[in-house]
Amino acid sequence: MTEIKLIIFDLDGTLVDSLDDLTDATNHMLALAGRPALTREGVRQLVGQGARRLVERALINGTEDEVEQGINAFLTYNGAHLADRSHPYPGVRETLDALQGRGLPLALISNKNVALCRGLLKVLGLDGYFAAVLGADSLPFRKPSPEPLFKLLRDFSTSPTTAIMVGDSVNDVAAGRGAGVVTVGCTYGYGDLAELRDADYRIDELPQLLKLPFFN
Ligand SMILES: O=C(O)COP(=O)(O)O
Ligand SMILES: [Mg+2]
Repeated sequence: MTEIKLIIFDLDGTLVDSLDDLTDATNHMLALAGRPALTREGVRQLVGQGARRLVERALINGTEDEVEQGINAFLTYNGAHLADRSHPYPGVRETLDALQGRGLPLALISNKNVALCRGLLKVLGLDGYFAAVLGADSLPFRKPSPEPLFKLLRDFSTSPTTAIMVGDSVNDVAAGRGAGVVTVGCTYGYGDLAELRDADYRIDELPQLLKLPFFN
């Protein structure tokens, strides 16, 4: 079994259950636009491709102006309420500690803006774990593009076969497969189970990562 040298995590739906705060930010934005609120489940289906895509999809048939104002409202609100109701999933800290204890570099690639990623990691006390953090606005490309992964593979001088991408959505699996890394799908996140069918492995809670063959 190959030795793993770099572990790349997604953020929302993988390390942090942020859906309640994303729902609040979405409904704040919708209220300002004079639109009806969405349920948590409704917002779940919009998460995964970054704030712009979420706002565009929430503002059905919205004009360009409405979408631009909506993105500002969403990002401002979310920035001020990053973790009012968000928390790491069970076993996240313990799993990150265990991986770090083995001397493995941990990195993060999210489709959330990088300032929001850093802010969320900091308020939850998870910022110390990651040697690199890439957000939606860090590069011209975002997941499902493999480019953010290629950048980290270059930065960490790691070959694809010795890296893993851990995420909850089809974008994570597609980006990971596109880069040729091992993919792990988190079934407890926001993606539908079918979205994770192409992942090499699926886990129902993060600590199961440590039980996968390449860590044993
Ligand atoms: O905020 C989003 O839409 C997605 O964020 P993620 O890539 O960390 O899951
Ligand atoms: Mg995610």
